[in-house]
Amino acid sequence: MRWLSLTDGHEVLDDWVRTEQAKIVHLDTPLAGKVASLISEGDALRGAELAALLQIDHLFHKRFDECSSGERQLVRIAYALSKSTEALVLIEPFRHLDRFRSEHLSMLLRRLTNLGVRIAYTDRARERGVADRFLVAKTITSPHLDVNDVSYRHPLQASYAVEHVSYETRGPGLTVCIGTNGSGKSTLLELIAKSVRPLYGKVKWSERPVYLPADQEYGPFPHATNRRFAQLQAVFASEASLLLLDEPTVGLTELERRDFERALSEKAETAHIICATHDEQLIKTADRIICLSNGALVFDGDRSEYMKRSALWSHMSSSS
Ligand SMILES: Nc1ncnc2c1ncn2[C@@H]1O[C@H](COP(=O)(O)OP(=O)(O)OP(=O)(O)O)[C@@H](O)[C@H]1O
Repeated sequence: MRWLSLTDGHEVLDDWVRTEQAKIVHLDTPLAGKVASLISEGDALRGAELAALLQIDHLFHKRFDECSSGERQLVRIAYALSKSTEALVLIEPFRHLDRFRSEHLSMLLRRLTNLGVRIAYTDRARERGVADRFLVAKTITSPHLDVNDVSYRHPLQASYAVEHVSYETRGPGLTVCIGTNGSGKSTLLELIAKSVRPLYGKVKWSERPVYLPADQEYGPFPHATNRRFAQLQAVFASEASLLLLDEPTVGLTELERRDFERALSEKAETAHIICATHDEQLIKTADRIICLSNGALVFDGDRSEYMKRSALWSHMSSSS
């Protein structure tokens, strides 16, 4: 399994594709239909094994467009891998995945490599990139948010994506919202942004928040990244007192991420920011952590308390 750096532009990738006669898998095409039919379209047994390894068998009854960002990514990967090929390049396969799904994907790709499939992948998070600076505007108004016992079920779904969640703030700071793929993070941000109305409960804020949804556009090449960078720049330039950012660091290079963290901390001195993320580095900069599991809030407290209580987090940070 080989990581293809994009520092030298398309050349390295093109060379590898040519010499290995590899198929490029972009993972950005929207798929249509039921997850079960997509994954078993080719060899049904292979599809079932891939789904088990990627932990997506519980999505079989869903349509592709009813999945969360990470769930879609996993379905796309399973769909691509279910069509046997001898050599392939996966474009940004680890985006949107929680830590456990990422580990499973690495394991699966290693297994396929051992079986003789030649696999390469791109990963912008591993690229150094160029240092661009975000400009941060100060917020003057003070944030005021009350999320009171909200519950939401997506149309035609049997279970709640967010259930009995409350969250309150009266001051600036950075809250990082974590939880595995499908745990309800994006839905909670949509509820706070009032993009969707809760079935039960209420959201109140004093000033309309700035809401940046998760980026569904892919591709390792510069145009897509500049777009994300520009969106983040607009967020930092805003004077809103409440900012809702869904997976803001997806697709950023190392240097862009570093400056993003600096800008985030600076902005959090005057505004209240809620970031939904799988990016463990952001946990380190958070004042407050909230953790969702199956739509329920299972933790809400400050970072030091989270680090004390989360055996998994301490294990991960000591091993990294
Ligand atoms: N448009 C939709 N229609 C039906 N169900 C949906 C829809 N969007 C999300 N869901 C479901 O709601 C649940 C929560 O999804 P949500 O996108 O909030 O999770 P998430 O924590 O943001 O996941 P990820 O980390 O993958 O982005 C999941 O079970 C998901 O399958």
